[in-house]
Amino acid sequence: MHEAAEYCRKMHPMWQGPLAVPGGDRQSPIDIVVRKSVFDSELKPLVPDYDPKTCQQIWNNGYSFLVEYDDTTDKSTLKGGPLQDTFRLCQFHFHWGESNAWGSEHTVDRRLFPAELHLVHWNSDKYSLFEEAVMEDNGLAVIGVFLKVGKRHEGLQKLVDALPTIRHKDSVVEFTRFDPACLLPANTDDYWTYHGSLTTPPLTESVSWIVMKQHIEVSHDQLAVFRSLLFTSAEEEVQKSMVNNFRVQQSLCGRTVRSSFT
Ligand SMILES: NS(=O)(=O)c1cccc(F)c1
Ligand SMILES: [Zn+2]
Repeated sequence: MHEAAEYCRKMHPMWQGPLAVPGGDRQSPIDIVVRKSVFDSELKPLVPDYDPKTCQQIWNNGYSFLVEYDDTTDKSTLKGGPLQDTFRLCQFHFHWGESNAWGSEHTVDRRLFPAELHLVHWNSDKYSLFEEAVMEDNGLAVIGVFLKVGKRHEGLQKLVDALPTIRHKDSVVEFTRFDPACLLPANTDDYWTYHGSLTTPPLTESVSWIVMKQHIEVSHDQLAVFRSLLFTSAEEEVQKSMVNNFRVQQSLCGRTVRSSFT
């Protein structure tokens, strides 16, 4: 495990929690060992179909910031890829480090990225609420996208501009007409996929992970605004910067990571 990640785990109370659900053998995140992934020609292209009008609010939940979507209808969905059913977008959020040297949850051949985007969807063919789906083994599908520091991401800026209004834990503001498709890389056909878990409590093993091979680029300054958020609420005396909000890599426990590309 990357020494920085180990350092963060030791130093950060939030992540000294359970390293895995007791008996959990499909925990996330993991290190994706490229040469051990297995090409599966049955894997289809992803079909994300998002309606920006379903975007509702952005809030600081004390772990990350979440952009939440109206998931009472199938207006914003994900199909295809490794999925047999239709999955409804409910929220997206990020994980990042205090420095650009680390911050992602998944790694590729041990390579850490400065941040990682998670687009969270639940199986609306089988369940009627996210809260139900989160407990079932094929309940959720999460797309992971790595962020690298480079050119400014124009689509991200609207979100970055909203962050100072939700600096503290539990603050929420209206946030509308944001198309999360703008955060996907140009190539969404190349991905790795495996069965895993949520990376924060309740850590339930209900996730089909779809990790994009191609990253997106954001500017140094855009990522710096992520780090201006706070874990703490306005009332707390000691304010803590929201950084290193990632879980360390978990053991694969014999799982196979499939790839949609050779
Ligand atoms: N970080 S994550 O595994 O995408 C996640 C954690 C908790 C809840 C959720 F909907 C998604
Ligand atoms: Zn996440």
